[in-house]
Amino acid sequence: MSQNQIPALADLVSGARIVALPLRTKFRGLEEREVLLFEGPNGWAEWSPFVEYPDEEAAVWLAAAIDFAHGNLPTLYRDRIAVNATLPAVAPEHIERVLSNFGEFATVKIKVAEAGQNIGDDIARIRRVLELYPDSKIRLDANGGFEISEAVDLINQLKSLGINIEYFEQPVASIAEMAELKLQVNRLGIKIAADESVRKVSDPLAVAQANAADILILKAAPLGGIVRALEIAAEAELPVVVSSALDSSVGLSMGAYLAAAIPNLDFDCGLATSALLAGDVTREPLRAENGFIDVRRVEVDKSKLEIFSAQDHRQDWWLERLERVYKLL
Ligand SMILES: O=C(O)CCC(=O)C1=CC=C[C@@H](O)[C@@H]1C(=O)O
Ligand SMILES: [Mg+2]
Repeated sequence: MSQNQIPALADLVSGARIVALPLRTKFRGLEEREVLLFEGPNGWAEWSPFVEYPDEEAAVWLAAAIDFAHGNLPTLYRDRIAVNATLPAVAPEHIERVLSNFGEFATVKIKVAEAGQNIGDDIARIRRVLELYPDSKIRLDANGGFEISEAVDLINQLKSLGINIEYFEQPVASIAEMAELKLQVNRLGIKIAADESVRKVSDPLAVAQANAADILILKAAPLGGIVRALEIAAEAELPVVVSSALDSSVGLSMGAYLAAAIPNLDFDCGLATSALLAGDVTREPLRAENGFIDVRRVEVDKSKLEIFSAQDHRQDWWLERLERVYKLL
């Protein structure tokens, strides 16, 4: 993005709308998702680095949002994106209710390795999903929460139950552990996908160069925007899955554009997460229908902004964060 495409800070601040969207089910320990929205010549964009993220990381998310609102848009190869349902680490009795919000789907991503739970809890969750949706493809996401031995244990237990998984996302934390685990489990037919090893490291290509992943998870905001994410996909020469950052429909629209701009998209994308929200910022949310979301911009609705408007002290917090982070661009 050229400097003249970056809006003035005063314009960003005066146009910023900050909302706290309630979640239907706790996800990542959150019950509410705070996001800041602003409008540019291309339409609405979302800046929503998680509140604990340091300013340097939040600046990458801001560059992505500004690019989506003000920058050049990529060539698109498709107008709808196949998406997976995303299941938080809930107890088996809640699964039916949570997944019912996703409509039809072919793939479920199941969160595992939640703090305070054990592999037995993960297995019970996975088995319940397959009991309810026997034909669905299953993928797992541990957010780096396992030791290598625990990930191998879970994989072996699933094997002995005859349960196949499409891939295992970020089972372990470091790139070295990912590489070691991948060596051990590829021969069992298990694929490893990298998420945090792409978006939370200084070099998003390091995991691919270390041959530590079969698939890359790409999230537009943490990678600095659609253009950068497309470069990473092209340079890594690995299949990619575009995923959300638990955004409002505005943030999801950036993910949908990124997914639409990837020449070869072989897996369902993690962009159905508006189903995890109990409220959104538009009258026409990007909700999955029959397993797909549309590729389109989202119009923000004034009355929704009012209903979900963040409390005054949270508005101040976000605007101060914006002023600090803008200076890092
Ligand atoms: O990939 C998906 O199915 C949905 C997105 C998703 O899982 C995530 C969104 C936001 C924060 C992350 O903890 C989480 C992830 O780890 O992929
Ligand atoms: Mg993940």
